[in-house]
Amino acid sequence: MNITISNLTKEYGRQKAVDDISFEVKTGEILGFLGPNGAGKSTTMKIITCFISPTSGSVSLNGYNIFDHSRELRSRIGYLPEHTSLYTDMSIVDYLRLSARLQNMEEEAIMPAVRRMVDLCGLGPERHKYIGELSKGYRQRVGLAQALIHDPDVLILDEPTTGLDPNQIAEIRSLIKEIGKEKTVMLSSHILKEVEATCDRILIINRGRIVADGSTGELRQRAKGAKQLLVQFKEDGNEVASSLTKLSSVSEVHPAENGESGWMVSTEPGMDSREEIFRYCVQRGWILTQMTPIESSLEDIFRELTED
Ligand SMILES: Nc1ncnc2c1ncn2[C@@H]1O[C@H](COP(=O)(O)OP(=O)(O)OP(=O)(O)O)[C@@H](O)[C@H]1O
Repeated sequence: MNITISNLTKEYGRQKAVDDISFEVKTGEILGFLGPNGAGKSTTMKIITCFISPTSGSVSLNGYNIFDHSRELRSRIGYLPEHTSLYTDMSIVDYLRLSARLQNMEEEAIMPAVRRMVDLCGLGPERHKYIGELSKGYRQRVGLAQALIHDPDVLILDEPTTGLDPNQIAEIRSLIKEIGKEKTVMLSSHILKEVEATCDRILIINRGRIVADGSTGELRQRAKGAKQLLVQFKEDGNEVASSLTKLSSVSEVHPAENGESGWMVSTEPGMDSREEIFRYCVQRGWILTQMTPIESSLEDIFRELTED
């Protein structure tokens, strides 16, 4: 199912938590929703899952407005909220059974679905424990299991790996990737590496507005606007480096940081300066000892787009 968000705005009093955002998520796509604290991620996800209504704008699934068809469409959505309120005095199995009933599943389909979820989310050894007795990571798995139990087409996961240890994160990541092949998945996270490893596409939101939308590669390209090269010469000299700024494909040259020797050369947007630098050095008899493309990390991009 495709999710289409059009001009969505949510105001809390005078504050715009979500400010006129529009985007689409297609079937089979895993969209990572990134943003600093208070950016509007959870608010957007609560609107998509019909938990709160927007001030203006619309959300539709396969062209059907979710607020006009909320009864039918809610059963097609699985939602893991940021703060899952689980019944602590129920066992995992009883809680999942209840979740299935609340999704109006057929009675005979419930126990097979519960068993499937226990298996899929790795809950086997703990399945008869009360939820109140579970560790944080296992509670998160139960939250994921309740989001998936009715086999929804759309999965909205608000920080699904919070509280999980590195092994569990890897397991949940591969589970989401597997699920994402057939479903439409949107997940929020603060862990940039996590999003990079799990998602096909990344949307960055800041102060309620979308500031970036694309694949990790596209975001890297867009944020810097240009590639950077770490360049070293046999001759060390400011003169050699500064003369590179005369080249048409070079925009800036700075001394390298983080203990590296050499120079960081920024390329003009859309250009590749490697050949020009190489020929220029050959003409002058300068010896290049290194010329390495440097990619900006997702962290750099995130900071650049969301810092005040
Ligand atoms: N019920 C509410 N009443 C008033 N303001 C709210 C309410 N819910 C959220 N907000 C405000 O809306 C803004 C966006 O909050 P939201 O929870 O959507 O951000 P977020 O991106 O999910 O943040 P985080 O990463 O910290 O979970 C924040 O400034 C928050 O204080």
